[in-house]
Amino acid sequence: MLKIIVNGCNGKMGSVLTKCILSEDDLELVCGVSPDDKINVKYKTYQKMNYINENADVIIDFSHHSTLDDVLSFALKTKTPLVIATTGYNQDELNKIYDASKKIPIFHSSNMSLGVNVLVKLVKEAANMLDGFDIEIIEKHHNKKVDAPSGTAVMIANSIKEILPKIENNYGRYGREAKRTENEVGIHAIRGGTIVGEHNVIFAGHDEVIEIKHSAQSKDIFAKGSIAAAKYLVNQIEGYYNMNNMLS
Ligand SMILES: NC(=O)C1=CN([C@@H]2O[C@H](COP(=O)(O)OP(=O)(O)OC[C@H]3O[C@@H](n4cnc5c(N)ncnc54)[C@H](O)[C@@H]3O)[C@@H](O)[C@H]2O)C=CC1
Ligand SMILES: O=C(O)C1=N[C@H](C(=O)O)C[C@H](O)C1
Repeated sequence: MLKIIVNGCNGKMGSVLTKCILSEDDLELVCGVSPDDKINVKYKTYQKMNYINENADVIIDFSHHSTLDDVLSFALKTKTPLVIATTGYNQDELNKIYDASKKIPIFHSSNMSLGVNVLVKLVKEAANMLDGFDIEIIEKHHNKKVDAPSGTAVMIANSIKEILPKIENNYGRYGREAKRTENEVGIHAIRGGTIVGEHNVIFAGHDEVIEIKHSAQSKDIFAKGSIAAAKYLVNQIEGYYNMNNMLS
């Protein structure tokens, strides 16, 4: 039985994830954490991580970047492995995650779907082969998403930089009066309706265009991916893990 704490339990992803955990016989939902109250849930809830009395095998976090200190302090104090799916962290917060991973196992991915992680591999291969092509990333999400660009778009841009180190991110180009340079990747965020999540990477060359695209069709794929990450993580020693580690 894998005992799980969910941070962000009342959010859109938290609701899908807690339902998923409650429906599996080999998983136990120890408690959920969220600053807002929710009635009629079938599990114990707390408003802050540090109020939790129970022990768990792993924490899964789909919340907001501002809860990081609370989550890390609880995970470090109780030596509990932590799966971080939340996006929107600044560099200072990313450094804190990396530092904490020297003491406990941390799995961190801005996208828990299998498909996006295959897309990242394909994009790296295309960036390597398509010399001189202009690369642009377009991400589309629902109108409730609070961070932009998406964590996945940033992850894709970072993976392109591994292949093309001179590349710089250019967010939106609003107000710019200069033509595109060859060393930039444009990143564009669309928000509307109930779009679950789309990432489209465009390679535009002379007289030809290649597009590599992923469309999430439900939030279940992210919830199930985070549970797979949790199962993987509880068997690891302290360290920083991502989808590549799990899939290889
Ligand atoms: N890695 C992945 O595969 C995925 C990551 N995400 C990320 O997970 C996070 C949560 O997504 P959703 O459930 O759609 O968001 P949501 O807004 O519906 O839920 C956020 C949850 O965090 C809690 N929270 C705590 N402190 C907060 C604060 N200061 N401001 C706002 N909320 C606060 C809310 O109470 C709520 O329970 C986002 O960062 C999102 O980008 C979402 C889907 C997939
Ligand atoms: O907020 C969301 O919904 C999503 N967020 C993640 C991101 O920022 O990349 C992953 C997914 O696309 C859904």
